Amino acid sequence: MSTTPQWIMIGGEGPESYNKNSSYQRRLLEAAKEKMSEAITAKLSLDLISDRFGVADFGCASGPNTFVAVQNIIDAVEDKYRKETGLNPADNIEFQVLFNDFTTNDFNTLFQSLPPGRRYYSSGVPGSFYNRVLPKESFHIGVINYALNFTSKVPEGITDRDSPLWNKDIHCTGFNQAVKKAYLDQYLSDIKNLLDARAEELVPGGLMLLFGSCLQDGVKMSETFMGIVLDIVGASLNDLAQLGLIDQKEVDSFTTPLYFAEEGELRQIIEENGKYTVEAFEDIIQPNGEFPYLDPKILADSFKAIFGAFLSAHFGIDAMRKVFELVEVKAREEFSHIRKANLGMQYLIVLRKN
Ligand SMILES: C[S@@+](CC[C@H](N)C(=O)[O-])C[C@H]1O[C@@H](n2cnc3c(N)ncnc32)[C@H](O)[C@@H]1O
Ligand SMILES: [Mg+2]
Repeated sequence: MSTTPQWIMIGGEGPESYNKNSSYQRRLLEAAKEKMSEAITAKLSLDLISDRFGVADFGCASGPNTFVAVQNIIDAVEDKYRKETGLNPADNIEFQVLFNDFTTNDFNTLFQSLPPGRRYYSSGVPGSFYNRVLPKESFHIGVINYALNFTSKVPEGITDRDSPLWNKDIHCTGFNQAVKKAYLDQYLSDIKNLLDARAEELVPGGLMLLFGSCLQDGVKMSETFMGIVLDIVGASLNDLAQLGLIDQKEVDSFTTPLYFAEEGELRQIIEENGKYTVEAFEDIIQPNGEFPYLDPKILADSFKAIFGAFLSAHFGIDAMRKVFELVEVKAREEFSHIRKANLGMQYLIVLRKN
């Protein structure tokens, strides 16, 4: 049985890298900064801010967004401390930042590009965030930005042509109920593991800040711009198979471990977990829209930064690059459709460990 390869971003700082093509994910952190600071001020107990304060980013990639995420948190914690004690945080608090991602993530680029002048010590924490990766009660605030859409594996049967669950598409489009249920079940079990593991690792009263996108209730993935682009990636793989450049059988059995939950599903998973109090569940609406620079080339480049390493692992780097050349052409052809598509919901969820 083949296992699902780890889905990492394109490393380095070159033109194809995640580092250079992840402003979409960063914009959510910026747009939600104020709401996040308010939540920290209101929901983090002052008693927890003393001596050593731990911040952990799960699914940090190779930067630079992770630096924005952790700095925003540290700024909010320092502000709260300064206002409520009248003391200078630099005299009393030391920050430790734990950067988590898969072992195959480009941690070298991350550590080489740490911001100069930062007021924190850094450590790398390798391993899947669906398992325990840290000792008990080892940090005070955890953050996850745009990393909750990757399930730990493709559900059983999905890649098997003879199974009733065979998915001819490369992702969960939302149109096949049985396929959707298989993905949802996998997602439920993964997110439960994640919440359970973080509940052990967080200090009591500590916060988890979740940022990302989900679907509005009842909207299907392929009705959103991300889903449409994924459908275009699938069509481009089929074009390459038709040209004989890759094997059609491999395309037919290829599916991504990707699931975008509906808002209601996400709320239910968290509430049923019971280990946290939901302190905020915000729909972050950006003044210039979710994607102000929506353009076929930017779409192709940012999807390549996310999907490129995963596609290369299956089809090789040359085929991967050809796929994204085709994606840009097709995205241009279908641009009016993409523009009018549903944008999904960008969220900030604040959980406090009970
Ligand atoms: C789209 S990137 C987001 C990166 C970063 N948080 C940001 O805001 O730009 C998703 C990251 O999650 C990581 N990831 C996905 N599944 C993971 C898992 N099970 N454990 C640890 N990291 C994971 C990937 O390797 C990737 O670096
Ligand atoms: Mg498939």
